[in-house]
Amino acid sequence: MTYLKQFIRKNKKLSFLTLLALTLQTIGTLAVPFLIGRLIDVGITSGNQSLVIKIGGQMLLVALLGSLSAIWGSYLSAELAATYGYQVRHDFYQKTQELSIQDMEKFGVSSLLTRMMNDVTNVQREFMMVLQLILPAPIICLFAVIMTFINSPKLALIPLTSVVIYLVAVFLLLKKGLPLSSKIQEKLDRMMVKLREFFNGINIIRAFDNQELEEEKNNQRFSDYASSMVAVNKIFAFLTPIAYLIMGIVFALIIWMGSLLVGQGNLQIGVVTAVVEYSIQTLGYLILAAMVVVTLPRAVASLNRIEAVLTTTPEISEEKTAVCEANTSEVLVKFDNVSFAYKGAEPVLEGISFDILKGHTTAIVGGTGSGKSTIAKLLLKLSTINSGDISIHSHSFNTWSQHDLRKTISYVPQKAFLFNGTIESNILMGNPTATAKEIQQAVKIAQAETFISNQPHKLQAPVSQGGTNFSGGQKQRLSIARALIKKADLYVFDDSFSALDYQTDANLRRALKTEMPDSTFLIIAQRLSTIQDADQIIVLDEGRIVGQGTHDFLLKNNQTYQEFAISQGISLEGVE
Ligand SMILES: Nc1ncnc2c1ncn2[C@@H]1O[C@H](COP(=O)(O)OP(=O)(O)OP(=O)(O)O)[C@@H](O)[C@H]1O
Repeated sequence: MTYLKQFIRKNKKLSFLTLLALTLQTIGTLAVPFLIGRLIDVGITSGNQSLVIKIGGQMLLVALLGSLSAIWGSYLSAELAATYGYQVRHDFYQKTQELSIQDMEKFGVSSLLTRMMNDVTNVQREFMMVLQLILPAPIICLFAVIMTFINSPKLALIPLTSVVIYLVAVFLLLKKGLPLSSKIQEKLDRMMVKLREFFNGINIIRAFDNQELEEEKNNQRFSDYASSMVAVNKIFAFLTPIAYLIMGIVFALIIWMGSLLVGQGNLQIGVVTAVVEYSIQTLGYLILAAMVVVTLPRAVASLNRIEAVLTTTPEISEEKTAVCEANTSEVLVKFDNVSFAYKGAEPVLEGISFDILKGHTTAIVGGTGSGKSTIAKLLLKLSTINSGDISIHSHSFNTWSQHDLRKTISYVPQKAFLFNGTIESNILMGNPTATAKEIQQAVKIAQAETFISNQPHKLQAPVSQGGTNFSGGQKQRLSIARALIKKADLYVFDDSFSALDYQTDANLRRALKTEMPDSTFLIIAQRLSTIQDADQIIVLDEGRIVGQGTHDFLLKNNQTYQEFAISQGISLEGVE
């Protein structure tokens, strides 16, 4: 509820006006039966024509004002709900930018999507319904009962008893239905996880001819969700019939008792009419409120799920204590005895120390799972280290904000990813203000010139979601071009040349050297041919540095490196 309270405080004026409009609507609703009673008892009974016209006019005015307030109230509550939806999605988006890999994994991508879309829509819809249907209900009930008491304490007992009976019924049904309905969002989450996996892996499922097995798994989740919905709806299906039953009994009793009292001369006919009207309103609002109350647990569950993300304290501290600027030191990045473990797992990196010198190419090689990509992710401050320190431009990591840090680094991920749009829009993500010449230059270095010029629409060629209409090597080259167009102090390539053929790989490395001679590169690779020209090569084995030096030096002196070389067909003959 913390975020909701903050939102209301932030939108005080709109919240106040909405409440005002809804109060006016309520007053209008309550005034009509009162005037009907007066019209019958004071106007019609006395045969006073002008009084009838006057009260009729008052009724018309009250009804008109009530309707206008209702329209205004609906408009404002819709605006308030839409503003909530917009602001919460905006803050949600911002929050996900601050979260570490582990924070993100704690929620999961599917759950984050469901929270941002479905949960926000639930709360938004509930917001409107609570404002329009739940808030006025207790006021209307209270005033209707008071007005009925003023008119006839005896008759008032009938609607009062009916309200109590109805509320007890609602309470009992809610008690049974609440635990079930709050679980529905979790089931929706599980259904989304399975569906996402199904659509992402559809080619693999088809390749292994696993459609039936997957369909069965999906159907299980669908039916699990559906049966929960049916169970909840079955419970709450009783609410409306109970309300109508009570309403029927109340009318019959009021008219029966009212006729007796009128016959005895103890009550006027207008009062009976007013009491019937008040009872209709009371029960009518209670029926509507009960219908909304039924959806409340699900909305509260949604609200809690949204707030769980919004109130998460990011694992990565954003305490920026220094103005981090480039300096004259030769060292761009310093890893000083860094150790790191993913939450709840064994350490992935232990005692890592090395420097990345400005204008040099540093490479990291190592077997699968040795921790190479983790080093790149640490550099992007996507996780916090357990011990040691990383500094950039001689400023410790802790003093850099994520934003400033990411401005200094350009990154090509291991798995090339393209966004829906065009080739040009994807490249411009690296630098939205880049000129046509700069695009051309990046494309040229990334060895993407030929294949782009073979596209019918060249740079404007469409890219589908995830870049599925391009081959692995083409996606890698476009990801590289996107990274190169950014003006950065350090360019990190996380196994980004793996899908390139040997010739393209060699051409690209040559172009990097000749076209960007002063830039600093960190190249993570499995293929030794990709990194053999690097100024410094770091050899990783099970999260520890087991060798450091040039290709020739390592080939002569490092056993792990020699094993890599042999496994990749590089001859050790002649190496002493
Ligand atoms: N998000 C994560 N959560 C938990 N463990 C992880 C996570 N990412 C990687 N790991 C583990 O950390 C270790 C190092 O992974 P990393 O991706 O850094 O290796 P790598 O050297 O880049 O491997 P590869 O060459 O196969 O890409 C692996 O054992 C892996 O299982």
